[in-house]
Amino acid sequence: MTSRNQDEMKRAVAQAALDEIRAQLARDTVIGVGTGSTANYFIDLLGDYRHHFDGAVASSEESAERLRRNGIAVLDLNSVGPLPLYIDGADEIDQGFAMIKGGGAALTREKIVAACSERFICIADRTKRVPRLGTFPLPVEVIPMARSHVARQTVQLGFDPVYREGVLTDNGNQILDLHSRMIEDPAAMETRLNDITGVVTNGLFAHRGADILLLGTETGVERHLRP
Ligand SMILES: O=C[C@H](O)[C@H](O)[C@H](O)COP(=O)(O)O
Repeated sequence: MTSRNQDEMKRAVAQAALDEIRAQLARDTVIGVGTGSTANYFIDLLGDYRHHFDGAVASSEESAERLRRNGIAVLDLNSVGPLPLYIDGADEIDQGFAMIKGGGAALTREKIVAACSERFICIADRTKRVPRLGTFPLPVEVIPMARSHVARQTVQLGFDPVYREGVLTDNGNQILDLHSRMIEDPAAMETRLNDITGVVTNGLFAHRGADILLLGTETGVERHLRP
């Protein structure tokens, strides 16, 4: 549940993202678009500019569907080159622009699209900015048969894993949410978790963090560049 204030901040950052990229929307341009309630505001605003650019690569089936409803062509990542821009939300973002993502279970496709993008613009309300990652449970996408094995391994790392029951990712996999541990070194933990056999990927975006943060506050949108 988000408050009315939080929704207003999400809409404001979505508008700020559109203002940020509008000059780059041109024929032959394809952009990457993320997933979640903040990304949804962005997609709906982007619809008015659908004739200005070629289309988008979506990080989830849900976003693909919403893009299409807004008249925006959805393209296969394999049929386009590197993307100039990726616009997406986050569950937490720290001072170095490392993030936790995957609250909506879209982390793997998000990480793939982000990896193919020159610039990652993170759109978030101020509640997402944290001094240290880890209050939000860290999502890990796992191959279903490996779920218990991965859970045991994460306990060794000090986490308290919880199976997100009833959720299947767009890739047909399951999600473990890792509770109860703050992340001191996001890049090291991202690698450590990905090294566990059966992990598809985890929701730490540290190796490829955001480049620009548009942060919604009660008094307006702040624009920050990665330090
Ligand atoms: O899997 C979902 C994504 O990582 C979202 O970008 C993230 O959960 C933030 O979503 P929201 O904008 O709804 O807070």
